Amino acid sequence: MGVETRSKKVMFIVNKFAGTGYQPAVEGKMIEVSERHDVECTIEFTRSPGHATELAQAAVKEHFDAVVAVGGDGTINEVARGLVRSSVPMGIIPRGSGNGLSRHLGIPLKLHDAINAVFRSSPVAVDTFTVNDKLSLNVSGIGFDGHIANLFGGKTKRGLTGYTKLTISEFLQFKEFDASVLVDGNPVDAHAFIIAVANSSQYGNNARIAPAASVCDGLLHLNIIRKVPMYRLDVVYAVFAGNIERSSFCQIVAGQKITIKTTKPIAYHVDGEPCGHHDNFQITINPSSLKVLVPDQSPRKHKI
Ligand SMILES: Nc1ncnc2c1ncn2[C@@H]1O[C@H](COP(=O)(O)OP(=O)(O)OP(=O)(O)O)[C@@H](O)[C@H]1O
Repeated sequence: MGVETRSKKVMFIVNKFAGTGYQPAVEGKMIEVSERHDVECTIEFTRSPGHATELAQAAVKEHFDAVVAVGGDGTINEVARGLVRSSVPMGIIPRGSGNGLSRHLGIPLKLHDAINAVFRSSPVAVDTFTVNDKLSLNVSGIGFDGHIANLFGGKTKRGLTGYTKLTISEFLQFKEFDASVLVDGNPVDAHAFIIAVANSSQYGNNARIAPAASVCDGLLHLNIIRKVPMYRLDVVYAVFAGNIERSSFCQIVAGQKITIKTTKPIAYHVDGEPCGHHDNFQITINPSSLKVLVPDQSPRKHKI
């Protein structure tokens, strides 16, 4: 199954600016592996933010059999915007700094393995969701994570070290905020530091904000997180250990339609991309709205 037997024409959409730097070897490997599988390969490089969506839309019109996003969660999001509700599946070659969705799906992080995996994969219909009409696939958030995304968006230094330094210096200053939350019509009062809306289980780098989340369950997992004192390293450990739901600092509620109103505009992000500030968030799941190529050998195949 997968591209190997059912697809003949594949477009690779490459964001050279994703992650910690572009490796020219990517191009040659994509051509080599495509040829080996007798697949016609088209490689497009994104020229600006948003361009990946245009390229993916063109690929749908031109009847490509699959479109492969080569980049981080931002690039994947842009490609998905062009493919959502179409029959064309999206493959992923993770080249970002966090690679949240790729890790959740069990897509190999090593370049060569990831390219090979595209050709040994099967399309799976996954859920997507919208935050005020912006498409999200992975995790979006309001509050401190949105604040960091807004700050980090303008920086050139990428990677975990960059995030960590900035996060620590801003952490002390950022204050909790009040929000009125409705989950499928049920009110939840929130005094929060972060309100994360998760489709997959993790932001990236195995930071699991909603360990039980599945991209195929037709549900969003809302995690309302209080400000954790700096000395509570056990809570940070719980995020990476995958058991944050046991912490008294967070409350996880699952639902399909979420409304969040805040008393003042709060920073937010969609799949890690900064979106400025807002005080009213309408969040809705779109079940099974995107086909994604999941490797047949994914270690997470039964947990996606
Ligand atoms: N040619 C380009 N010039 C500048 N920015 C671009 C270009 N092509 C794409 N982009 C932008 O690059 C941004 C970052 O991409 P992406 O999220 O894939 O990488 P990342 O942020 O390094 O990875 P991660 O999300 O895993 O941290 C996206 O917002 C995208 O719009």
